[in-house]
Amino acid sequence: MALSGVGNDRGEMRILENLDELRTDLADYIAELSEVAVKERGVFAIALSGGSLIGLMGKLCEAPYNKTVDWGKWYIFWADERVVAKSHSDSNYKLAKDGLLSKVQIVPSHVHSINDSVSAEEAADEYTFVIRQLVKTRMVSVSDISDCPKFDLILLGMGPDGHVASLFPNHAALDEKDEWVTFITDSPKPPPERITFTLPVINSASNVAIVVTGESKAEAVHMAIDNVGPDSPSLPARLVQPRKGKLVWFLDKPAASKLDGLQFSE
Ligand SMILES: O=C1O[C@H](COP(=O)(O)O)[C@@H](O)[C@H](O)[C@H]1O
Repeated sequence: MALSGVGNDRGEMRILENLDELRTDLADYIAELSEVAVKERGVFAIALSGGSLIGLMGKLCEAPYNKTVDWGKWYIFWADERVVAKSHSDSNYKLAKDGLLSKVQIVPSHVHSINDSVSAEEAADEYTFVIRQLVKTRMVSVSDISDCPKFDLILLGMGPDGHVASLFPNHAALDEKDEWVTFITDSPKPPPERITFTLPVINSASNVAIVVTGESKAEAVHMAIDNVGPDSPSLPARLVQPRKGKLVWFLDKPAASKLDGLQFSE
Protein backbone atom coordinates (compact mmCIF):
# COMPACT_ATOMS: atom_id res chain seq x y z
CA MET A 1 0.00 0.00 0.00
CA ALA A 2 1.30 3.43 -0.88
CA LEU A 3 1.42 6.16 1.72
CA SER A 4 0.96 9.35 -0.24
CA GLY A 5 1.87 12.74 1.01
CA VAL A 6 1.27 15.80 -1.05
CA GLY A 7 4.13 18.04 -0.17
CA ASN A 8 4.52 21.72 -0.82
CA ASP A 9 6.80 22.72 -3.67
CA ARG A 10 8.67 19.47 -3.07
CA GLY A 11 6.13 17.49 -5.06
CA GLU A 12 4.09 14.41 -4.31
CA MET A 13 5.61 11.66 -2.23
CA ARG A 14 4.74 8.02 -2.68
CA ILE A 15 6.22 5.92 0.08
CA LEU A 16 5.90 2.22 -0.63
CA GLU A 17 5.87 -0.60 1.86
CA ASN A 18 8.49 -2.65 0.00
CA LEU A 19 10.35 -2.86 -3.32
CA ASP A 20 7.73 -5.05 -4.93
CA GLU A 21 5.01 -2.46 -4.25
CA LEU A 22 7.30 0.31 -5.44
CA ARG A 23 7.93 -1.54 -8.73
CA THR A 24 4.19 -1.98 -9.28
CA ASP A 25 3.34 1.62 -8.40
CA LEU A 26 6.11 2.91 -10.66
CA ALA A 27 4.97 0.71 -13.55
CA ASP A 28 1.34 1.92 -13.10
CA TYR A 29 2.49 5.54 -13.04
CA ILE A 30 4.61 5.22 -16.20
CA ALA A 31 1.91 3.24 -18.04
CA GLU A 32 -0.71 5.90 -17.17
CA LEU A 33 1.48 8.79 -18.33
CA SER A 34 2.26 6.91 -21.52
CA GLU A 35 -1.45 6.38 -22.20
CA VAL A 36 -2.26 10.06 -21.59
CA ALA A 37 0.61 11.33 -23.78
CA VAL A 38 -0.23 8.94 -26.62
CA LYS A 39 -3.88 10.06 -26.48
CA GLU A 40 -2.99 13.75 -26.42
CA ARG A 41 0.10 13.89 -28.65
CA GLY A 42 0.30 10.54 -30.41
CA VAL A 43 3.73 9.83 -28.88
CA PHE A 44 5.42 9.47 -25.47
CA ALA A 45 8.82 11.12 -25.02
CA ILE A 46 10.53 9.61 -21.99
CA ALA A 47 14.02 10.20 -20.65
CA LEU A 48 15.65 7.49 -18.54
CA SER A 49 18.48 7.55 -16.05
CA GLY A 50 20.84 4.71 -15.14
CA GLY A 51 21.65 3.04 -11.85
CA SER A 52 19.05 1.30 -9.72
CA LEU A 53 16.15 2.89 -11.63
CA ILE A 54 16.13 0.39 -14.49
CA GLY A 55 15.79 -2.60 -12.17
CA LEU A 56 12.92 -0.81 -10.43
CA MET A 57 11.15 -0.42 -13.81
CA GLY A 58 11.28 -4.18 -14.32
CA LYS A 59 7.53 -4.77 -13.97
CA LEU A 60 6.98 -2.97 -17.27
CA CYS A 61 8.41 -6.04 -19.01
CA GLU A 62 5.75 -8.25 -17.44
CA ALA A 63 2.00 -8.71 -17.92
CA PRO A 64 -0.13 -6.71 -18.19
CA TYR A 65 2.18 -3.80 -19.06
CA ASN A 66 4.20 -5.60 -21.74
CA LYS A 67 0.96 -6.04 -23.73
CA THR A 68 -1.06 -2.94 -22.78
CA VAL A 69 1.57 -0.19 -23.09
CA ASP A 70 1.77 1.30 -26.59
CA TRP A 71 5.52 0.69 -26.91
CA GLY A 72 5.57 1.65 -30.59
CA LYS A 73 4.78 5.25 -29.60
CA TRP A 74 7.66 5.58 -27.14
CA TYR A 75 10.60 7.88 -27.97
CA ILE A 76 13.42 7.14 -25.57
CA PHE A 77 16.20 9.42 -24.37
CA TRP A 78 18.69 9.52 -21.52
CA ALA A 79 18.70 12.23 -18.87
CA ASP A 80 22.34 11.34 -18.40
CA GLU A 81 24.83 8.99 -19.92
CA ARG A 82 28.37 7.90 -19.23
CA VAL A 83 30.68 8.48 -22.22
CA VAL A 84 31.77 4.87 -22.65
CA ALA A 85 31.11 2.31 -25.39
CA LYS A 86 27.50 1.15 -25.56
CA SER A 87 28.71 -2.38 -24.83
CA HIS A 88 30.48 -1.27 -21.61
CA SER A 89 28.98 -2.30 -18.29
CA ASP A 90 28.99 1.38 -17.20
CA SER A 91 26.74 2.42 -20.11
CA ASN A 92 23.28 3.58 -19.06
CA TYR A 93 22.09 2.64 -22.56
CA LYS A 94 23.30 -0.95 -22.11
CA LEU A 95 21.63 -1.15 -18.72
CA ALA A 96 18.29 -0.01 -20.16
CA LYS A 97 18.63 -2.17 -23.27
CA ASP A 98 19.40 -5.34 -21.33
CA GLY A 99 16.90 -4.66 -18.54
CA LEU A 100 13.96 -3.17 -20.44
CA LEU A 101 14.21 -2.12 -24.08
CA SER A 102 15.13 -5.55 -25.46
CA LYS A 103 12.17 -7.12 -23.64
CA VAL A 104 9.35 -4.97 -25.06
CA GLN A 105 8.24 -3.88 -28.54
CA ILE A 106 10.23 -0.63 -28.83
CA VAL A 107 10.90 0.73 -32.34
CA PRO A 108 14.72 0.75 -32.65
CA SER A 109 14.75 4.09 -34.50
CA HIS A 110 12.91 5.70 -31.57
CA VAL A 111 15.80 4.94 -29.20
CA HIS A 112 17.97 8.04 -28.98
CA SER A 113 21.23 7.17 -27.29
CA ILE A 114 24.40 9.28 -27.40
CA ASN A 115 27.25 8.92 -29.88
CA ASP A 116 29.77 6.92 -27.87
CA SER A 117 32.68 7.38 -30.27
CA VAL A 118 33.34 11.09 -29.74
CA SER A 119 34.42 13.26 -26.80
CA ALA A 120 32.01 14.12 -23.98
CA GLU A 121 31.72 17.67 -25.31
CA GLU A 122 30.91 16.49 -28.85
CA ALA A 123 28.49 13.87 -27.53
CA ALA A 124 26.60 16.58 -25.59
CA ASP A 125 26.47 18.85 -28.67
CA GLU A 126 25.30 16.03 -30.93
CA TYR A 127 22.67 14.96 -28.43
CA THR A 128 21.35 18.53 -28.29
CA PHE A 129 21.14 18.50 -32.09
CA VAL A 130 19.21 15.22 -32.08
CA ILE A 131 16.72 16.58 -29.55
CA ARG A 132 16.36 19.82 -31.56
CA GLN A 133 15.35 17.82 -34.64
CA LEU A 134 12.74 15.92 -32.63
CA VAL A 135 11.42 19.16 -31.15
CA LYS A 136 11.01 20.50 -34.70
CA THR A 137 8.90 17.49 -35.67
CA ARG A 138 7.05 17.67 -32.33
CA MET A 139 8.05 14.17 -31.28
CA VAL A 140 9.22 16.11 -28.23
CA SER A 141 7.05 19.08 -27.20
CA VAL A 142 8.46 22.49 -26.50
CA SER A 143 7.96 24.37 -23.26
CA ASP A 144 5.85 27.51 -23.45
CA ILE A 145 7.84 29.15 -20.65
CA SER A 146 11.38 28.39 -21.74
CA ASP A 147 12.86 27.48 -25.10
CA CYS A 148 13.51 24.03 -23.71
CA PRO A 149 12.21 20.65 -24.82
CA LYS A 150 9.32 19.47 -22.71
CA PHE A 151 9.62 15.73 -22.18
CA ASP A 152 6.46 13.89 -21.19
CA LEU A 153 8.41 12.18 -18.42
CA ILE A 154 11.94 12.40 -17.07
CA LEU A 155 12.86 9.58 -14.71
CA LEU A 156 15.67 10.28 -12.26
CA GLY A 157 17.47 8.29 -9.61
CA MET A 158 19.39 9.96 -6.81
CA GLY A 159 22.79 9.13 -5.31
CA PRO A 160 23.55 9.25 -1.55
CA ASP A 161 25.22 12.64 -2.22
CA GLY A 162 21.96 14.00 -3.67
CA HIS A 163 23.08 13.93 -7.30
CA VAL A 164 20.49 13.46 -10.01
CA ALA A 165 21.25 12.60 -13.65
CA SER A 166 24.96 13.60 -13.77
CA LEU A 167 24.43 16.84 -11.87
CA PHE A 168 26.65 16.57 -8.80
CA PRO A 169 26.77 18.78 -5.68
CA ASN A 170 28.83 21.95 -6.07
CA HIS A 171 29.55 21.25 -9.74
CA ALA A 172 29.49 24.07 -12.29
CA ALA A 173 27.10 22.03 -14.46
CA LEU A 174 24.37 22.94 -11.97
CA ASP A 175 24.63 26.56 -13.08
CA GLU A 176 24.23 25.83 -16.79
CA LYS A 177 21.32 27.93 -17.98
CA ASP A 178 21.75 28.05 -21.76
CA GLU A 179 22.53 24.52 -22.91
CA TRP A 180 20.00 21.68 -22.99
CA VAL A 181 22.66 19.03 -22.58
CA THR A 182 26.04 19.62 -20.99
CA PHE A 183 29.11 17.48 -20.33
CA ILE A 184 31.45 16.83 -17.44
CA THR A 185 34.88 15.20 -17.41
CA ASP A 186 35.40 15.12 -13.65
CA SER A 187 32.47 13.15 -12.25
CA PRO A 188 33.13 12.35 -8.57
CA LYS A 189 31.46 8.99 -9.26
CA PRO A 190 33.20 6.94 -11.95
CA PRO A 191 33.30 6.97 -14.89
CA PRO A 192 34.46 10.62 -15.08
CA GLU A 193 33.15 11.57 -18.54
CA ARG A 194 29.41 12.05 -18.80
CA ILE A 195 26.72 14.04 -20.52
CA THR A 196 23.64 15.25 -18.68
CA PHE A 197 20.41 17.13 -19.16
CA THR A 198 20.68 20.53 -17.51
CA LEU A 199 18.32 21.79 -14.80
CA PRO A 200 16.36 24.02 -17.24
CA VAL A 201 15.49 20.93 -19.31
CA ILE A 202 14.64 18.79 -16.30
CA ASN A 203 12.46 21.55 -14.89
CA SER A 204 10.63 22.04 -18.20
CA ALA A 205 9.31 18.47 -18.30
CA SER A 206 5.61 17.72 -17.94
CA ASN A 207 6.42 15.09 -15.34
CA VAL A 208 9.54 14.29 -13.35
CA ALA A 209 9.85 11.28 -11.06
CA ILE A 210 12.72 10.76 -8.62
CA VAL A 211 12.96 7.12 -7.61
CA VAL A 212 15.01 6.41 -4.49
CA THR A 213 15.45 3.30 -2.39
CA GLY A 214 17.63 2.29 0.52
CA GLU A 215 18.69 3.66 3.87
CA SER A 216 21.98 5.02 2.49
CA LYS A 217 19.98 7.72 0.70
CA ALA A 218 17.67 8.65 3.60
CA GLU A 219 19.72 11.66 4.66
CA ALA A 220 19.80 13.11 1.13
CA VAL A 221 16.04 12.49 0.77
CA HIS A 222 15.50 14.35 4.06
CA MET A 223 17.69 17.26 2.93
CA ALA A 224 16.02 17.49 -0.46
CA ILE A 225 12.40 17.16 0.64
CA ASP A 226 12.48 18.76 4.09
CA ASN A 227 14.98 21.36 2.87
CA VAL A 228 17.18 21.06 5.95
CA GLY A 229 20.93 21.31 6.32
CA PRO A 230 23.27 24.08 5.16
CA ASP A 231 23.81 22.44 1.77
CA SER A 232 20.19 21.57 1.05
CA PRO A 233 19.35 24.64 -1.08
CA SER A 234 22.05 23.67 -3.55
CA LEU A 235 21.55 19.91 -3.38
CA PRO A 236 20.94 18.78 -6.99
CA ALA A 237 17.82 16.81 -6.05
CA ARG A 238 16.46 19.89 -4.25
CA LEU A 239 16.90 21.90 -7.44
CA VAL A 240 14.50 19.65 -9.31
CA GLN A 241 11.43 21.88 -9.27
CA PRO A 242 9.40 21.56 -12.47
CA ARG A 243 8.13 25.00 -13.40
CA LYS A 244 4.76 23.84 -14.70
CA GLY A 245 5.10 20.08 -14.54
CA LYS A 246 4.49 17.61 -11.76
CA LEU A 247 7.19 16.12 -9.52
CA VAL A 248 6.64 12.74 -7.85
CA TRP A 249 9.04 11.02 -5.45
CA PHE A 250 8.90 7.22 -5.30
CA LEU A 251 10.48 6.10 -2.03
CA ASP A 252 10.74 2.85 -0.13
CA LYS A 253 10.46 3.03 3.64
CA PRO A 254 14.23 2.97 4.35
CA ALA A 255 14.78 5.89 1.94
CA ALA A 256 11.90 7.79 3.57
CA SER A 257 12.97 6.95 7.13
CA LYS A 258 14.45 10.37 7.96
CA LEU A 259 11.62 12.48 6.54
CA ASP A 260 9.71 14.66 8.94
CA GLY A 261 6.46 16.57 8.87
CA LEU A 262 4.54 14.18 6.63
CA GLN A 263 0.79 13.92 6.64
CA PHE A 264 -0.03 10.53 5.25
CA SER A 265 -3.35 9.35 3.93
CA GLU A 266 -3.90 5.74 2.94
O1 LIG B 1 25.76 7.61 -11.84
C1 LIG B 1 24.55 7.61 -11.80
O2 LIG B 1 23.93 7.55 -10.59
C2 LIG B 1 22.55 7.90 -10.41
C3 LIG B 1 22.07 7.18 -9.16
O3 LIG B 1 22.29 5.80 -9.32
P1 LIG B 1 21.76 4.73 -8.26
O4 LIG B 1 22.33 3.40 -8.71
O5 LIG B 1 22.29 5.15 -6.91
O6 LIG B 1 20.27 4.74 -8.32
C4 LIG B 1 21.73 7.58 -11.65
O7 LIG B 1 20.43 8.06 -11.49
C5 LIG B 1 22.41 8.19 -12.85
O8 LIG B 1 21.65 7.99 -14.02
C6 LIG B 1 23.74 7.52 -13.03
O9 LIG B 1 24.47 7.94 -14.17
